[in-house]
Amino acid sequence: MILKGRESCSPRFSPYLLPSDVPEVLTHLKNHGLNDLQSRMFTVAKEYFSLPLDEKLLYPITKQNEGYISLGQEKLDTAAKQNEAGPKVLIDQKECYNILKRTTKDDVPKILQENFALIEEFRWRSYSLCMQLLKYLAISFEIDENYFTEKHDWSADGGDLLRLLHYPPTDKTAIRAGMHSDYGSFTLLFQHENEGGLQVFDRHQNEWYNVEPCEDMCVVNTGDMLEYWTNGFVKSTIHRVMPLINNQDKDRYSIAFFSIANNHTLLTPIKAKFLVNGYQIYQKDEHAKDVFDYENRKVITAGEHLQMRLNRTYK
Ligand SMILES: O=C(O)CCC(=O)C(=O)O
Ligand SMILES: [Fe+2]
Repeated sequence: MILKGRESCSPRFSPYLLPSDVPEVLTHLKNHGLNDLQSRMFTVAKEYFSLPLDEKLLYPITKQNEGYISLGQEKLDTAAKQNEAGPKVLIDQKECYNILKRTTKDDVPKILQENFALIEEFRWRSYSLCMQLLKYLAISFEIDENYFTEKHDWSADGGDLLRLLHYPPTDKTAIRAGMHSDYGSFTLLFQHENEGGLQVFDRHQNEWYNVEPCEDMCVVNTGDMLEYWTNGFVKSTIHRVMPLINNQDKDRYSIAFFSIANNHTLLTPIKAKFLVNGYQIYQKDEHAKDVFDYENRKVITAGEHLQMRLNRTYK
């Protein structure tokens, strides 16, 4: 089920697509089996975000990356600078609630507590779907099919994250979520019909394109960890959320699940035959130089990488 850029497809990886040129691996995933849970999750998220701000602030974001992130607290595009032509407000115009894999019913606000069985199921099913994708990816690279999934052990320490997002009405002087790549391996993005704004950077055409939201499909992004493991062969998806003319004055909701490798996992490249033939030299990408500009990249663990990215993101 890996296809390039704009194409959508059925949920199957094709190993034959991998050895060709895969600039970024973004695709829509259909028949993922989460549709019903997804719409119930959106109802809960809307109810949660409609709470008064002081109630939401009772569960502020922690060092472990759990809890409420208020409007203006996160700046995903850490390199963004103001310029004449661009948006004037560079801090993300969004609020989020982060739920970790360790988060229990006792850790969350009442409205989430009341729906925790649903949240737990959604979190687990999203994780399982990512594990399936990681298996397909390993098979595509002709390495042990459990190679990646073993690095995502649910019972080990790690940053896997379910995130509820709300973008309040804004205008074109602001950005909703700045340009960034995700920090983990695969990300699943669940979106609402008619609530567009997600854009992906096409490195070949050097342009942004809109990812149309389809309620029965989720968007799959590749994250930094896959870029490290494949030595830059699979690129992490550079994306952002912009106010669009037809919806900037409306609320936008989305839900993301980030699969993230266990803290102790080293991000050293895999030994796959495709990578030996021509991909052993990692090329830093122009649009990701802030993201990948780390010294001693090869000894970084997933936990260190995550912490570094989080430190840069929060104001
Ligand atoms: O809201 C979206 O569609 C994207 C959110 C996102 O990219 C993120 O939280 O990392
Ligand atoms: Fe993202």
